[in-house]
Amino acid sequence: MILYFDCFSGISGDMAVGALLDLGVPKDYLIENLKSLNIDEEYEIEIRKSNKNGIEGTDFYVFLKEENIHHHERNLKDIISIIDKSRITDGAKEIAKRIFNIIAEAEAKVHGKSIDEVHFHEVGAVDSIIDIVGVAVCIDYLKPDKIISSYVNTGSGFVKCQHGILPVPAPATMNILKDVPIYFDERKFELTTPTGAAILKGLCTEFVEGINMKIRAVGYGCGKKNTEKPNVLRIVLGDEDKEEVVLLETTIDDMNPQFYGYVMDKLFEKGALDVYLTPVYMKKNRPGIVISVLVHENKEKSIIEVLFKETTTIGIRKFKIKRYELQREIKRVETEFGKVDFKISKYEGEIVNISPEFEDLKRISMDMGLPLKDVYNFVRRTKL
Ligand SMILES: O=C([S-])c1cc(C(=O)S)c[n+]([C@@H]2O[C@H](COP(=O)(O)O)[C@@H](O)[C@H]2O)c1
Ligand code: NI
Repeated sequence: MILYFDCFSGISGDMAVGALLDLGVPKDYLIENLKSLNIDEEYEIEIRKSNKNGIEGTDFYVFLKEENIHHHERNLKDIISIIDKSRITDGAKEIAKRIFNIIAEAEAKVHGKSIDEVHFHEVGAVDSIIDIVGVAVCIDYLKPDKIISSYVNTGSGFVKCQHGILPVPAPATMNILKDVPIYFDERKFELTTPTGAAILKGLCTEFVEGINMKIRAVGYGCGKKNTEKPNVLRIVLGDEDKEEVVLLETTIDDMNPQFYGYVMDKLFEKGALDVYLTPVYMKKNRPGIVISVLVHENKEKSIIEVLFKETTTIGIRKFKIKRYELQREIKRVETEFGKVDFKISKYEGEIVNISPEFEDLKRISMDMGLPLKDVYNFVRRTKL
């Protein structure tokens, strides 16, 4: 199951929680979990259906009860302690802390402070706590296998906040979105906030130009402003269809053959999904090698850099291809020889292949001084 954040109008903490509720996370489940943070005297939540340019979505709003607000500013340690003491799941705790750490690191960098000194922008940080923990609870409820995002519309112009006027993207947002493809359109206001940016950075493994999935459900989270384009965050839940990858190829006839193994290791280090070498005959009947590299498009640049810097090639071909993949799961199992990882592959839910991890078999064979094929034949018969 894959979750896709479609950030054509950016993302804020409120929009993210709203969209996840709209997608189907039960409202009561979220509220129960948030109550366990034990700060409910400081805020009130309003969740309602709202309409933006004809699109019905969910509006999630956190009202601060000013009279009860915890007025000393909370730092990262205080927030981590609130999260740790709550009764949200361990999975949700890990996600929430990951997102808070991203904000704290970005803030520390912008303001030249240590990570423990940074403040959070909302009074008492209540809004950020509710939004971030809310997202973490919803994500842990949905348990997607993979989370990806579109390129991110940040908005532009300037934003007025507690300490004055800041450029958009705000400095913290800019910092958090380092290495993420961003853009802005004609809307001159803050579409992506630091919290929204940190949610994306903490959850998404890829930022893509388009999606390739079978859609199961769609949720819309409303932004606060009304604009000509719908000011909503769209989150799509679906199943990965054929995965789109890039095949990079280069043909070489003048490199020291000792280098190939080293280049291959470097390519894997930089994110190659697969690398293989094919012997060929080239012009003037010269024996040569085709290096083929399969990679996700977002990592293509680092692969090209390795090929150009580490080999003698002066050109690379690129093909966009689709690949079918089985769903895979790793299960660690106690065998007569100790713990071994098994890769279980499924086709449309049915197990079609089970294979013990080669590196585990090699370790056992070396530790016990047994032939590898005997360890393999024995371990393969383990009941999972
Ligand atoms: O110093 C203040 S008040 C401040 C700094 C920054 C930086 O980027 S640094 C950003 N902001 C703005 O505060 C609001 C709230 O953001 P959340 O992510 O907490 O919702 C937003 O407009 C930021 O750009 C304030
Ligand atoms: Ni700041």
